[in-house]
Amino acid sequence: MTVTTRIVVKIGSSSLSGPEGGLKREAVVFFAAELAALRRDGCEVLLVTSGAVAAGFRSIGYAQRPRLLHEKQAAAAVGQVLLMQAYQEALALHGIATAQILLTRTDFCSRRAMNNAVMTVEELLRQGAIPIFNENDTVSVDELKFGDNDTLSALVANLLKASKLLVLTDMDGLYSGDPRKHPEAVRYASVEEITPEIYAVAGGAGSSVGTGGMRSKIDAAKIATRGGVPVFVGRVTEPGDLALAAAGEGRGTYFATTSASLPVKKQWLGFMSTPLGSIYIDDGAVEALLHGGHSLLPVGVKRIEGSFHAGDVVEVLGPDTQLLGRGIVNYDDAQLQQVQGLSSSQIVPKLGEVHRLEVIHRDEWITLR
Ligand SMILES: Nc1ncnc2c1ncn2[C@@H]1O[C@H](COP(=O)(O)OP(=O)(O)O)[C@@H](O)[C@H]1O
Ligand SMILES: N[C@@H](CCC(=O)OP(=O)(O)O)C(=O)O
Repeated sequence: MTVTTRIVVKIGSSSLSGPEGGLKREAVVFFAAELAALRRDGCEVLLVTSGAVAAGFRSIGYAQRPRLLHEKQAAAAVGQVLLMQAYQEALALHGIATAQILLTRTDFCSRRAMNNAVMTVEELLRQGAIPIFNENDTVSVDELKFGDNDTLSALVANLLKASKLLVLTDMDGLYSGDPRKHPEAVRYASVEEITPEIYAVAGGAGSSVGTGGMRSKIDAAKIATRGGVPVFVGRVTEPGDLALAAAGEGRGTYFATTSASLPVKKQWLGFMSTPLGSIYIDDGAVEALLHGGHSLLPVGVKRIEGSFHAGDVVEVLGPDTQLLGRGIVNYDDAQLQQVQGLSSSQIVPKLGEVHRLEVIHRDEWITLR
């Protein structure tokens, strides 16, 4: 049995538009040809494309890329049509059908909705179409936005069990500093592990049309590599460059997968779910949870924020308010208020029979630090 290579390609606004806005149609034609070449090589191809706001803002009458949310949403509503029209025309030249999938962060909260989306995408791939994803900008509200599409591309790659994620941008990889500000910076050919030092070198967006910069690409690389998908971040400008990038010979930085890839349930918990509350814990609980492989017990809980029920996702923070991870909580917030700081033998006398003593069981926990 031959195993098909499934590749998710992400194209940033900076590769499709300039500071003056509008769509560089020749860029879309070029990328469509590159995607078609990958397909001819026998790969399944999925595309995550940005560029709706950049493509649309001038047509709707803004002189520059808007900053207010409703203006960006209006620009995206116009630009998304232009973007998809350009891809559809360019891919049709290669006999490839184009499918549009617009997602918001809230769509990822429901595992059922996601399973449905996955089945639809699998069917599109079986039928030979290229699914093209973007954030559904016109309905995303500020606090639930991906903003940039780097994270979205990592989630798509994990959900669809891609073989690789290729994140294309205007820079040929991650440098030891933003090359626009530090010309002496040197490029990393590969990154084995995404450490705080790697985050420290990654800066924000480089152009007026890009969002998130290298930092959000590192976030994406972390999500994808933990899910078992290796990542390339780099530049594709010449015919054949995309195939080279897929083959490990591209102009960019390669991020290796971590040794054990996370089960789907933990990927969902860590990167797709929306936490409804925050639990602050003491040093002893941090040690038990992060290093001892134990569950979180009420005795280690110092403070609770938010309104949640048993079964909801919450985030857990240490004494220095640093995010430690996320888990599925076994208590309602009001119950937890009553038992925080109590030892296990004090719980039943206080609350009566409880389903589970742990606040978060270690099987329903993911470390994000
Ligand atoms: N350490 C770094 N190495 C390379 N590029 C960096 C770094 N830090 C910040 N950047 C910036 O990230 C930009 C790419 O991200 P972004 O502007 O969001 O593009 P896109 O629209 O392709 O997602 C580059 O143009 C670059 O200026
Ligand atoms: N969904 C938005 C993405 C915004 C954006 O700039 O993203 P990116 O270029 O990937 O950093 C759009 O299509 O305009």
